Amino acid sequence: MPHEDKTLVLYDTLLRDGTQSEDVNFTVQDKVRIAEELDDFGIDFIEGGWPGSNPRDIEFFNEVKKSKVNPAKICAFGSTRRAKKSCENDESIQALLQSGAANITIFGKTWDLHVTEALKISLENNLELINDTISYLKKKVSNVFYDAEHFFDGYKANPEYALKTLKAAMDAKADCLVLCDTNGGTMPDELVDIIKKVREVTGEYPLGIHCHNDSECAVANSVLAVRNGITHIQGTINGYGERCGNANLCSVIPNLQLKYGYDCVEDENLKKLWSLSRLVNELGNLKHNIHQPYVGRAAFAHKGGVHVSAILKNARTYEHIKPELVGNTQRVLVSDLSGKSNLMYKAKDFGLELDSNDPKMNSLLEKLKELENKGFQYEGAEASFELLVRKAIGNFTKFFDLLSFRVIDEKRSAIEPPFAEATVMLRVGGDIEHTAAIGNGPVNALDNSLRKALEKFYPSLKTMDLVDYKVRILTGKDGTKAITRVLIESKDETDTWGTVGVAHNIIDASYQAMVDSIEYKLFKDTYK
Ligand SMILES: CC(=O)SCCNC(=O)CCNC(=O)[C@H](O)C(C)(C)COP(=O)(O)OP(=O)(O)OC[C@H]1O[C@@H](n2cnc3c(N)ncnc32)[C@H](O)[C@@H]1OP(=O)(O)O
Ligand SMILES: CC(=O)C(=O)O
Repeated sequence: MPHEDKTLVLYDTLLRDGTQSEDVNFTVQDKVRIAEELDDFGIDFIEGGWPGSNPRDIEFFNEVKKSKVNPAKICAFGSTRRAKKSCENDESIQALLQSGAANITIFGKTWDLHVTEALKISLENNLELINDTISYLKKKVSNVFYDAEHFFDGYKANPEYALKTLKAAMDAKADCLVLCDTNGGTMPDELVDIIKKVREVTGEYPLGIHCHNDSECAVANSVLAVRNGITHIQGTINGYGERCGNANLCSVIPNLQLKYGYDCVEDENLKKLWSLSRLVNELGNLKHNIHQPYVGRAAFAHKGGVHVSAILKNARTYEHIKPELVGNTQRVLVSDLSGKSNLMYKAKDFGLELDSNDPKMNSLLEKLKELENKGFQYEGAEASFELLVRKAIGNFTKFFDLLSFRVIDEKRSAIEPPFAEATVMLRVGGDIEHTAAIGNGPVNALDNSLRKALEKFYPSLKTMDLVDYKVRILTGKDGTKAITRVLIESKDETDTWGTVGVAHNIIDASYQAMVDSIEYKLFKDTYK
C-alpha cells in the first residue's frame, strides 16, 4: 500500500447481480434506460444479464444495441460450460455468443467444496471447464473476464487449489481475474492478506474485485482491494445484489475519487451520482434509503442544535465532503433537538432574516418543541414549518377562517360502497361561504368541499393537486384511539410542497394538513 496507478475500470453489475436482490426487478426498457445513464455517468463495463437464463435478458441484449450506450461496453454473464458438454453444444455458452455482446464475464468455481459438492466433479475437471470456456470465448469476443466465485473462502479452504483455478484462467488468457467474495463474509484484513498472496503468483496480471455485503464490509473491502493494486472494481449502484447486496458503487466511487484521488469518473459526472441513485430506485420502484452515505437525503442533514450552530460557521465542522461534489445538498432539520441556529437557517431558506435576540424566537422555539412533542414532524412538511414561522413572527395574513366542518361517511347496504359527503363553513373577508361536496372517501370529500368553497375567491387553487397522502399512527398501543399524523404532498405547475397535521381524529389531522397546503399555495401565489 498505497498503489500509485490511479486509473480504474468500473464495472457495474446492477442489471445482473442487482436483479438477484429479493426486491429488485426491472423491465427491459428500465434496463436499457439504466444502461444509458450508467454510460453517461462514466461506468466502463455494464453487465446486462445472463442470456442463458431468461428471455428478458436476451431481449435486453437485442434492445441495448439500438440504444445510445457508448462508450461504455456491454457485458454478458454466464458460467463455465457444463461438465458433460463441450462449449459448442452448451446452450448457455452459445446464448452468450448469440447475445452479440463483445464482452463476456464467466464465473467459475474456486472453492474445492463447491467443485465436489455443488458441481459433483473432480478438481481437475473443474480446471478444464475454466480453461476451455475462457479459451473458447477468447477467440470470439473482445474481452473475457473471469469471476473467480468464492475466491476468498476457496483460498482459505485450499489455497493451492484456489491459485490453480486462477492459473487455469490466466493460461486461457482471461482479460482480468476478478476475485469474488461471493458469500460476503471476508474481513478486511483477511482480504488484504489474500490479495498479497495472490499477487505473488499472478505478478502484474490484471486483477478485479467483486464483494458482497453480508458482513457490511463490501465497500471497505473493495476500497482496500484497490489500495492493494486491484484496478477493476465490480459493484452496483445503491448496492443492490443477491442477499445483502453488492459493494455499493455510490460509496465506493466517491471514496476512491474524493478520499484517495483515483480517476473513476469526471468530476462533473460525479455530481450526477445523486440523481443516478434516485433514478435506479424510481425505475425499480424501490424505496430511497435516506441514510445512504453520500446520496441519501439525510447524508448531509443536520438536526442537533450544536451541529447546526457549527455548520453555519463552517460546513466542514460536520460534513466530511462538500455535498455538491456528489450532487447532494446540505439540509437543516427542525425538531425538538433544535436550537435557534436551526430556526435561523431554515428561515433564511424562506427569505426570512431572523434575529436570534428577538424575543419571538424563544416563543417560536418553545412552540416548535411543544408541537414536536405532540407528534408534529416538519421533515417532509416544510410548508407547514414555513407557515408556523411566519405566523409566529407576524409575517402572515390569513386568507380565510374556518367556522365549522362536518363529514358524513355512510354505508347504505352491505353490497354498496360507502358514500362520503363533507360540508364546510368558512369566512373570507366579510363573506360567509357554506358548501357541500362528495368524494370517494371522507378525506377526499373534505378536500373537495374546502376547495369548492375557496375556489370562487381564489381561482388559482384550481391549479393545485394533492399528490400524496400518508397516515402514520403515532401511539400504536392505543389502537383506534391512537394519535394520527397525516402528511400531504401537494403540487401546482411550478412547485411541490409538504404539510402536516396531527390529531386523535384522522379527519381532523387531514384537515389541518389540507388547510396548511391551501394556505401555503395562496401565500406563495400572492407573495413569492
Ligand atoms: C455467484 C453468482 O451470483 S452466480 C449467478 C447466479 N445467478 C443465477 O443463478 C440467476 C440465473 N440462473 C438461471 O436462470 C438458472 O439457474 C440457469 C438457467 C443458469 C440454470 O438453470 P438449470 O439448468 O435449471 O439449473 P439449476 O439452476 O437448477 O442449477 C444450476 C446448475 O448449474 C451448474 N453450475 C453452477 N455453477 C456452475 C459453473 N460455474 N460451471 C458449470 N456449471 C455450473 C450446477 O451444477 C447446476 O447443474 P445441475 O442442474 O446439473 O446440478
Ligand atoms: C460472480 C458473482 O456474482 C459472485 O461471485 O458473487
